[in-house]
Amino acid sequence: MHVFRSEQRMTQLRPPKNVRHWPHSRDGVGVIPNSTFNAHALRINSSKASETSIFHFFRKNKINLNSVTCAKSSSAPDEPKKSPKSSETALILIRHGESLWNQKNLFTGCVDVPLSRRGVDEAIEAGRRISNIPIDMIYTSSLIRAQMTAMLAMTKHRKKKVPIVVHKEDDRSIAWSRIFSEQTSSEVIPVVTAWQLNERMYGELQGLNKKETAEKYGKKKVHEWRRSYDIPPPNGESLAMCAERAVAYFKDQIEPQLLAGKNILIAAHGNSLRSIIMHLDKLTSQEVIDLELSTGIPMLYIAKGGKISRRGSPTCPRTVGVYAYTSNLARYRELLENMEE
Ligand SMILES: O=C(O)[C@@H](CO)OP(=O)(O)O
Repeated sequence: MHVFRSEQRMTQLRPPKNVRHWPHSRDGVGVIPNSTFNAHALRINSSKASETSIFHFFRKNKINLNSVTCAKSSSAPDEPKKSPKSSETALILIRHGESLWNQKNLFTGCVDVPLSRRGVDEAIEAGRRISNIPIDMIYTSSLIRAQMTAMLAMTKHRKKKVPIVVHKEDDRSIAWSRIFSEQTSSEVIPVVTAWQLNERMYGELQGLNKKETAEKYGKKKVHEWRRSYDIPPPNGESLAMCAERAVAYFKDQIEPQLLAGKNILIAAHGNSLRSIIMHLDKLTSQEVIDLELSTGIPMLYIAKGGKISRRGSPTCPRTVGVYAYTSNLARYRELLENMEE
């Protein structure tokens, strides 16, 4: 069974016929109007303010600061203004690159393990693949493997904006991370970290070897723990429980930004992303069992007219399927190319 292979191999092997392996080979397509990129680039135009920060950006764009890093997923954010210009926006999902425990084939869950060398390379390669897609905001989990992935991926982005982690643990952390240059503020991308996007909590399996666990409890039982929708591992979260916080956060915090015109990158985890994809692709609890995500492969969705549709996975910055069908996206790429000259 595919689920008992090491994850490193899983990314290389073809999935069995019944496995919904996403992303698949289809290239992404989508039309993103050029105006979206400019209108929603992080820019602060206040003529009065001589000091600016990414918090002004949040206020200006009606993003509730309490909601972006708070512990509760249920708090409703301020309603972001709908922009007539933002008829289409991009949503990129990336499962983190291989971690040191993926490499050792250990259940990881909420243990905060960094990327392996291979994971670092995967994150950089993911960044190369999405280097021509606009990104205005980044969401990651609170775990280092997702944050490393987002940051490493952004080193390849051709817009060359600097991703800046939003800190609002208390008033001082807000004040002390202020940026005092309008110009600099316009050249950063806010990175919002949220525990709700963390990997499912794997309970008493955390730190155990996946193969040995399957030998001990039986492949069927362990497959149920790993892939079923509502059977939790011992003292851990089922996918349904993980979805309760991850999808709620997505709906409350991310979707409104996306539909209001922000192009968004989410770097998260196998199961938090499976639950979000289940929501986006309207998969049933039976269908989600077969959904497997590879490490470090970006997946592109396009939000348009209140709907978010899957478009595929860019395989390189010039992926024909992503850019050729979309004159505006091609124009954006051209703009980046001119910028580099
Ligand atoms: O160990 C984990 O945290 C997850 C993802 O790596 O494993 P699984 O493939 O069982 O969801």
